[in-house]
Amino acid sequence: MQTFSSILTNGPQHFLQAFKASDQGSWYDSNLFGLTQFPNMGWGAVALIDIPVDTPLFHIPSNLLLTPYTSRLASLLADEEWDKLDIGWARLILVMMYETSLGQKSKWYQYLSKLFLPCRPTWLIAETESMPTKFDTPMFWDETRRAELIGTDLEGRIGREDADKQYFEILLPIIQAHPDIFPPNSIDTSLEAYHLQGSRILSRSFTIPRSKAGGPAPHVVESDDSDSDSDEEEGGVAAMVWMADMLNAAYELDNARLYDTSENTSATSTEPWDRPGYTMRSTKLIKAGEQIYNTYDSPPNSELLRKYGHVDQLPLPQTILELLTSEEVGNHPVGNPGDEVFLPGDMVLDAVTEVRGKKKEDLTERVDWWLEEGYEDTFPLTYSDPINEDLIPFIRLMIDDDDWSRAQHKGKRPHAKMDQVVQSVLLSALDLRAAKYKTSIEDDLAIISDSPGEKRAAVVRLGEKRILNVAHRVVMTAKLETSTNEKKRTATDYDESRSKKKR
Ligand SMILES: C[S@@+](CC[C@H](N)C(=O)[O-])C[C@H]1O[C@@H](n2cnc3c(N)ncnc32)[C@H](O)[C@@H]1O
Repeated sequence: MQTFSSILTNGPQHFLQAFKASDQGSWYDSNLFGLTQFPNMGWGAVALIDIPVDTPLFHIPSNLLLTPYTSRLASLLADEEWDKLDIGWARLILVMMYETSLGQKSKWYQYLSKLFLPCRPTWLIAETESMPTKFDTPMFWDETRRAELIGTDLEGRIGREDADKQYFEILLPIIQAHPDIFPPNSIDTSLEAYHLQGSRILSRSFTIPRSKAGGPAPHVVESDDSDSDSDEEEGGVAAMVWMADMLNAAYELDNARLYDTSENTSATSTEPWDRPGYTMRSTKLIKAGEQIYNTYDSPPNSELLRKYGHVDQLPLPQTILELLTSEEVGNHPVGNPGDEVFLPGDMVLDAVTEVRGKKKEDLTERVDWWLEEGYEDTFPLTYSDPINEDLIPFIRLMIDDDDWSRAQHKGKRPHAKMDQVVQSVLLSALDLRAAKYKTSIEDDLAIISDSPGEKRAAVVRLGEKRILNVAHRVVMTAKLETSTNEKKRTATDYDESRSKKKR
């Protein structure tokens, strides 16, 4: 175990000093926390003393945020070029390439590349970066490794080809048109650099309102409603936030959060953490020696792997373990309690075809109605909600002509009533989803416990399959209601038999 003094001497002092010395209003309390390496997590922040709840830890002024609007780049390009870049993260990626290529002339030099290490007799350049220069996310995996993701929600979502296309079709023509801004053939504007900056954004950026990122003020939409003056519409934009991106995260372990200080600032406060910008504050008592965690919004392991390159493997709570069989738990009672698996609407339609014999193309109108009403046609299943609340109404809409007619005429979606047909469709859809994997739960558990190398894909697969199995059991044991059609059929039968008798 590291001692606090070793954290202070071995930690990235150059990074903390550069942050403090940036002389633009950044601030941190060096008595409260230090940066240190955590096993399999890289750098992270650790409390040096007990930190009470709601304590300011560090502050980043607005002008130090690295966003498409705080860099000079926009003013150097033609308006049409800047407009063309308004897609995904293209602007921020190009800004990060540009600021990197500026070297020491950039305000973010120390943040983006090599850092100055104060060291007698002179300043030396430390060979440590504050930013990762290598990623091991699926975006960088070869075909063999990507094959491990077959069946998971990640399959087909890596987007390497689309990303390459964006580089060649949008960024590169602009880069090549400005040799004065972007030195030709520079590594800083290469395809590799594009992926590196994109991955840094994916794993480290914060989404903040455009106007807080130095962008235009919100677009004000005049409302017809005389009681309300106006409605404000403002999109979010990705921003790189110095120091805040040194914090790790794990499912529901967050004990600090980043707060916008641009508006709530007390006019009388002269405290450095109250100036306009963003301040990280503790949200719980953090004991000395504990890691300071931010939140990444508790995504499932598939998303963690895609964006950050890691998976959460935490002890599963008893409430979840009780849902699993001993075969599913194996000797691995850990995972991500926030795990999730998607059941695509298309697969539900295949199940409807299988159970009811309805042709998929005959259901197009119903699916269109569903989407136009604003419902999703992909259904996330979780431990706490193994049968997504929209799933049964969607199935009923597909299988029941009365429900479809009511939806068309009254604009109401069907109730979430599970009868035998819905149950069969659900079970069939879950089976179709589970059949996508190439490995069994047993295989995944064996890989996780035996293989010293790559396990993350197996952890993702295992988490998804566990939820599919839980959902299967919930559907199997659900209390079935008699469908309206069945009730009607019974009444009609009775009526018919009465009328027959009368005859
Ligand atoms: C916002 S950065 C945090 C700082 C980072 N550890 C570093 O060394 O620069 C996010 C990255 O930290 C790592 N990370 C964060 N939380 C983690 C966790 N619970 N387990 C493993 N790695 C984690 C992942 O590599 C992720 O891409």
